[in-house]
Amino acid sequence: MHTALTIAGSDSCGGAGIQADIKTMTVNGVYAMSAITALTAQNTTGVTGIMEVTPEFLKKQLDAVITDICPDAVKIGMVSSGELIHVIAETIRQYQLKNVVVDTVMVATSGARLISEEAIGILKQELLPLADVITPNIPEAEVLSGRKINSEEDMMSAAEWIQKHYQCNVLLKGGHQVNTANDLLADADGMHWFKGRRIDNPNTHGTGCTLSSAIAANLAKGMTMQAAVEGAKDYISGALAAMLDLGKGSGPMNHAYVIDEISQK
Ligand SMILES: Nc1ncnc2c1ncn2[C@@H]1O[C@H](COP(=O)(O)OP(=O)(O)OP(=O)(O)O)[C@@H](O)[C@H]1O
Ligand SMILES: Cc1ncc(CO)c(N)n1
Repeated sequence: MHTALTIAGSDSCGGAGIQADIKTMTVNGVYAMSAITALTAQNTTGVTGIMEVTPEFLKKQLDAVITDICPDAVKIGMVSSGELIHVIAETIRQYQLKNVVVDTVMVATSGARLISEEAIGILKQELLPLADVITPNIPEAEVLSGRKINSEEDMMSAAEWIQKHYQCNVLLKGGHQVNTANDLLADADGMHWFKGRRIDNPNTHGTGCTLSSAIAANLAKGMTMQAAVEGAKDYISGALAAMLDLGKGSGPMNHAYVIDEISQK
């Protein structure tokens, strides 16, 4: 069986973070493992607390997992401090981990800040160049590129700039557009659009975590980058279109929709 490791924060309400990652990887047919960077006290309306693990304890989790079951792919999500980012970068190099997907998590859907200002510099310097693909949303791509993004043309020039500057493939997500949900991949072959129908669903908690984990799962199974992104885009569209409505804020998605579809046939 193919395996994937998520290095991310725990979301107590189960819609984002480690919990979303494990659900996504499992439904996409790979064995999921985790190394937790922080606990968050969180629900669909917001984040009420963050408790980081120490760099030493993150390293212990990573060594324990990787020396036993070396993952076919790695997804990195919320990492709030520079020291934790440094441990992850060192570990990727030490074990020569492959199929590394970095979701450049900065702010939760509910508005809470999930990374310190100082850590963004270390993320850019140490982690992005080790990634096979990074998956910024539009506000994150603005921070990484220092450019404003107001159109699909702006998405193309920002993605190209980020790809060249950090030497990694970039999937610039279009979930923050108004009428569309088109994502753009900049890789060695050029630019590729993954067009998505915009689904009228306010419950988007964890969409970014889910998309990046589905890409990691697909890469773990040996798919090419473009096929992995295409499959992940189909997965997120299906999970959003299932219209789960839980909680008082921006609720989570339904990962069991594929299973529901099969059982209804
Ligand atoms: N309303 C929508 N309809 C269809 N697809 C959507 C919608 N909202 C987001 N997506 C898709 O979900 C994926 C995640 O994109 P998004 O830009 O929302 O990421 P994000 O902001 O990092 O997510 P998060 O809410 O977890 O922080 C992308 O493939 C995007 O196109
Ligand atoms: C733990 C965690 N990671 C990532 C996000 C971004 O959606 C979140 N809200 N919580």
